[in-house]
Amino acid sequence: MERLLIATKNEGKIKDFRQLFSKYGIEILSLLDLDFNQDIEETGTTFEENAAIKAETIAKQFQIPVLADDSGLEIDALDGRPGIYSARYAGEKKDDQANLHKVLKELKGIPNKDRTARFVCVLALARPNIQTIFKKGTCEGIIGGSPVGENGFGYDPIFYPLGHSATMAQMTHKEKNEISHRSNAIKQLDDWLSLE
Ligand SMILES: O=c1[nH]c(=O)c2ncn([C@@H]3O[C@H](COP(=O)(O)OP(=O)(O)OP(=O)(O)O)[C@@H](O)[C@H]3O)c2[nH]1
Ligand SMILES: [Mg+2]
Repeated sequence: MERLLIATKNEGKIKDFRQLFSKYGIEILSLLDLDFNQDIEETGTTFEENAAIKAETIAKQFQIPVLADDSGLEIDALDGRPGIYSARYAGEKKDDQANLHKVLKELKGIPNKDRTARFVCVLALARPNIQTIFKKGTCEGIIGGSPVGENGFGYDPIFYPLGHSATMAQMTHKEKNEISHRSNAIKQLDDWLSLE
């Protein structure tokens, strides 16, 4: 396989996928490269359902294999929120800054030991006339008290991966991609990728 279409418009994810698939020699295309202006509504109640909706809608339309990523941040002290609502936690506008400040406000006064969280990434691989498969990757960490670092996207500036004293936004792209939820999910696609 030389090219793979990812059913996303999120530039942060696209950048992650480009780097993560380069070692397989696979070029990544996204919805930003296609003439696809429709908004796919994420009406599911789980990462799996939403990933399937995105992958299957696009695979059906273009009749090629499509990978979709539904991901988010689960914070234990917030009973798993923002979870599947991570992209739109502070409103439908999808504002990364507003989202992370909402989280920081909700965690105000909560001590470090109770600020445990994890990034979750569920990948759905949809192919025409073949049942969709799912792979899940996680990355455990702690939510900091204020944003630190300029790299990455989303909640990266407030997420300290377990055992690290830097946020994901302070890491280089390569460092993030060695430990991230997204890379852990892709590693499980290894079999399929090497067969193709
Ligand atoms: O700091 C982060 N580093 C990451 O590595 C990461 N991965 C996911 N997230 C958060 O979870 C939402 C996904 O929601 P999501 O899967 O619905 O994607 P999205 O709506 O942004 O794009 P699409 O793929 O649906 O088009 C994103 O917007 C982010 O807020 C991350 N935050
Ligand atoms: Mg989305």
